Amino acid sequence: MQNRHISVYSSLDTLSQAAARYVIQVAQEAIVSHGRFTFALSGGNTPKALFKLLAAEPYTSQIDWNLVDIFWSDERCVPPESEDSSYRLAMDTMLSKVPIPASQIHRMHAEEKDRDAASQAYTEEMRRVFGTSGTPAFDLILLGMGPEAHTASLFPHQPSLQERERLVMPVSVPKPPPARLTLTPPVLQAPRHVLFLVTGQDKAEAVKEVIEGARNPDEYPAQLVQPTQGDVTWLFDTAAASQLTHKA
Ligand SMILES: O=C1O[C@H](COP(=O)(O)O)[C@@H](O)[C@H](O)[C@H]1O
Repeated sequence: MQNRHISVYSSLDTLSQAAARYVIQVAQEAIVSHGRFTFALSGGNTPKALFKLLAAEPYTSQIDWNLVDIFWSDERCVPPESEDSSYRLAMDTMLSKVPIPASQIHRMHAEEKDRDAASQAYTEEMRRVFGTSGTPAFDLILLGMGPEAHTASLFPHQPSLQERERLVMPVSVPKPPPARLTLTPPVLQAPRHVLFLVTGQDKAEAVKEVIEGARNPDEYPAQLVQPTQGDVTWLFDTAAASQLTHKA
């Protein structure tokens, strides 16, 4: 695949530094080209180190945070103060420490009882910010991947993998907490850039299948992320990349 880049790092620290440099490069290019940087964050633990770096020097002052809009690729259906909240993780490690206007932090209100309405509200919020009635094209979507190749909250064999109309939808997944909202395949196929951060031996087999195996997104949902106009950058640590035949 021509628009795919792979790099392998010896530690989470070096991987996160490379990720920080990449985010800054994409942010600066987006701001020069169209005056804003639209950035969808992942949940999970892997991006924590990246978030901390982006909130500190020498990285933080290289981004004009006044021109950044933050969204999420998925969210757990818990209150925003919960330890399981992806919003809270990003707030605690990065967003509360950088000069971004609060109105440009667009969290999923996944704690609402009516999850269809919360999904629709997030769709409308994305469309409002992007000024489109169609599918928003993020400058950058940050994603992780689980040991069974799920990404965002798109898990193997779930109906969400076939979704082509909705941009955000509620799902029930086999990983706690099970109730989530997630961006759907059309949004994950539309960005200018995708950055995957994947670490750990437990993901090595899934990495091998997603990168070098036959196309089977029903089994390996991360394979769905192939932007029609954009590129995908995968940053692995040595353990996650250990089963790859070609490491770049
Ligand atoms: O459930 C989730 O897991 C993935 C991977 O998380 P990690 O802790 O292994 O980095 C994450 O990307 C996704 O947003 C999250 O909801």
